[in-house]
Amino acid sequence: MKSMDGYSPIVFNDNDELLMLNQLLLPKEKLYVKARDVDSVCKAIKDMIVRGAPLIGIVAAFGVYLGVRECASKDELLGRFNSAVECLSKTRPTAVNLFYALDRMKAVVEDKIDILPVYKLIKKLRATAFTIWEEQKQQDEKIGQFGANFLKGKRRILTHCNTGSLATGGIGTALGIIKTMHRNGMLDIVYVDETRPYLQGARLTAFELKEEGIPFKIVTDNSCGMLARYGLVDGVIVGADRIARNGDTANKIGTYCLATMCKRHNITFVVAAPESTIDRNIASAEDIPIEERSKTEVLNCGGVRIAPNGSEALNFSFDITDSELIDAIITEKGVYRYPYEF
Ligand SMILES: CSC[C@H]1O[C@H](OP(=O)(O)O)[C@H](O)[C@@H]1O
Repeated sequence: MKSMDGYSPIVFNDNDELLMLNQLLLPKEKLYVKARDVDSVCKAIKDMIVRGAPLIGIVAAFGVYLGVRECASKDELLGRFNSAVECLSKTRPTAVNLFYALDRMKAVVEDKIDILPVYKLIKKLRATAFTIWEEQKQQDEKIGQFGANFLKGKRRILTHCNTGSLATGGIGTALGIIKTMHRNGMLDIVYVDETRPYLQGARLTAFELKEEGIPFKIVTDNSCGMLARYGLVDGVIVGADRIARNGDTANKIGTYCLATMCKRHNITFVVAAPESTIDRNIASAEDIPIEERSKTEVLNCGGVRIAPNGSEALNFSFDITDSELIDAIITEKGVYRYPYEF
């Protein structure tokens, strides 16, 4: 289905269809994948047709609704609800926003199952998915404002992966700060590292920056040292998939390298994320599950095989940045500074 709305990563229409912009195809093609059941949503998250911690949560919430929307009894609804949550919770382990959104949907059922008739409970679940999405849009705007104020004067920014509209359904988190800085005339250039193997940077962030008219240059993932040595970067902003109570942060693979480079060169390193990315149930990095994905993603590039037949690969999708390497964590509530105690 051709794109219908700029580059909104999802559309949920009046036919109860979830349309997901297929991020595997961007920027070459802007095509929407239609989902009318929870299994299709699970597959879309697992295959990374949609990705980005907050967006995964929003899509999962709509997936839960699609799983129960035709139920006729409370027993049937509870069975399908639990099955939908089980399937969705197994799609990707690191982004805590997925589990935050599922917990929001569980709370609706726990609170209302004995109060509302089935049809009203189903409508409430649908409304809750939209509410989670709307809240994220507002959180992104606040993160953008807090982040732009914090980074005032730092006009040359490096960012990693994609943390924009394609990752959150709003203006984005780290990329939302960059968009806000640009709109306020606070930015000269953005360096975008390609972010192998999925190429969220070279494909998705570059796509969004081009759409916004923000000047950028794509660099290889291993260029960050030279950018620092030559004094080309004033600050680095990244997103997060899960933040522990002490501020240890799981984010796209490569983030830890950037943070260590920033510490060595005294470059400001900032994490941007909504409060829903903070997992107050875990104390530190040791408790964060790190997703390993198929070796094929590493053995290929842009869908083309680059490694010899028979090659093996190790594909950590995320890494951990120690809290002492993070100068600030910016959420919709404001700016947290090290040492962190969430
Ligand atoms: C605001 S998105 C946060 C986070 O999600 C991305 O991971 P993926 O593309 O694998 O879903 C990346 O780690 C972003 O920083």
